[in-house]
Amino acid sequence: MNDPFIIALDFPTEKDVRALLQSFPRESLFVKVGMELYYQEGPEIIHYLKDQGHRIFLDLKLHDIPNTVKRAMKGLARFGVDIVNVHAAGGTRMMEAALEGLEAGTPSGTRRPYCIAVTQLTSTSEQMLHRELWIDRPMEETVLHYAALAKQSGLDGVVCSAKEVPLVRKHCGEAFLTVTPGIRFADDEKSDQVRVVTPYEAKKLGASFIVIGRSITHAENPAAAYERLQREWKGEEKE
Ligand SMILES: O=c1ccn([C@@H]2O[C@H](COP(=O)(O)O)[C@@H](O)[C@H]2O)c(=O)[nH]1
Repeated sequence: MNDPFIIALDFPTEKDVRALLQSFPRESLFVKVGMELYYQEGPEIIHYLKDQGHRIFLDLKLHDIPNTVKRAMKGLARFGVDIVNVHAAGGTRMMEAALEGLEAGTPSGTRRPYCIAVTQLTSTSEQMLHRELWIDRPMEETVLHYAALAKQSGLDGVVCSAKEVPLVRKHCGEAFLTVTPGIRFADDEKSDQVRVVTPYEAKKLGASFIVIGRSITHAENPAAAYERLQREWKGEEKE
């Protein structure tokens, strides 16, 4: 998995997805299917994207009792996607169950999807962490604690802000994946994101993958925005 860019296909219909992908006619992309698209289009959208040769992060963020997560993951494993995820807040028993389900459901002769855990959503601020969620530790410490739980459970990596990547890599190792949403070009609106980083900063901080949605999908020219992303990542353009 060399390509570090994951495009969030946050659309309601396959028709919208087709319209966006027309901007990238010759490219095999790494795309993310989240709740909006999956809940409306179902497994068909996964089959469609796979048939088109795209790699897929199925971002459903499972968070339930261990038995339910295990059985759900067993089903999802059959889709042959590249990455699935859970909320680390579900705890180690739930994360271990997720892996058991994936291993049981992965067809023989194929590789099981990577399983990663959301530490703290990139829309969560330090203030919200303390005042709303009643977590009294600093954000970085909290993210690291959840990452350590994910690693201890045998997961392959985490979702976090690129800001926390150096700490996670230091404690969980270089091979532990860091998948980082909250990516914005310097001149973009943050919108609902809080712990935001530019593509160039994310590269410098060592993110394994960056997840980028609206900065590409809502751009006037998505292909041009994607080229800008590639240039910034290479350091040819810093803002
Ligand atoms: O902590 C998280 C976990 C997941 N996401 C998802 O990533 C994309 C980001 O989209 P943008 O338009 O670039 O903000 C979106 O699908 C989220 O559900 C996240 O942002 N933060």
